[in-house]
Amino acid sequence: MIDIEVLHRVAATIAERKGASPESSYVSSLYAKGTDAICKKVAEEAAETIMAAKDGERLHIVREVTDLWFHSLVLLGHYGLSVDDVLAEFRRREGVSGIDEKRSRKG
Ligand SMILES: N=c1c2ncn([C@@H]3O[C@H](COP(=O)(O)OP(=O)(O)OP(=O)(O)O)[C@@H](O)[C@H]3O)c2ncn1[C@@H]1O[C@H](COP(=O)(O)O)[C@@H](O)[C@H]1O
Repeated sequence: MIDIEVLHRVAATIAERKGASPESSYVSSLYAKGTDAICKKVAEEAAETIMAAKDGERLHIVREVTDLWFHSLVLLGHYGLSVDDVLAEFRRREGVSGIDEKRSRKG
């Protein structure tokens, strides 16, 4: 299994890009464009993930999900949130059946 540390390293690089020049860094260029541009990229990558899933090509799916995760990391960074915030939420939900959780919301 590949270590999840790669997500932390990429997130750290993304955080460093806040002060960098938009001409030299894709992440900085997204930060410079702001919330709408970042959200648009997340939506685009989600749509591309769906199209890859419909193709059913494994490598295509992996590449599009990677693009989606990457742009989600940029979105988290934009709001000063971290990979650990998301991992903590996964941990909080661990073992809680989605069906039970949905039922509890309906009261
Ligand atoms: N993991 C990624 C990564 N994945 C995808 N991309 C870029 O995301 C961009 C958008 O992807 P698209 O498939 O939509 O490509 P596109 O159609 O050319 O993009 P647009 O013109 O629509 O923006 C492309 O330019 C990709 O190269 C990434 N850019 C950067 N990273 C990581 O972020 C770090 C910092 O990057 P920079 O800020 O560019 O230094 C890098 O060292 C990497 O670790």
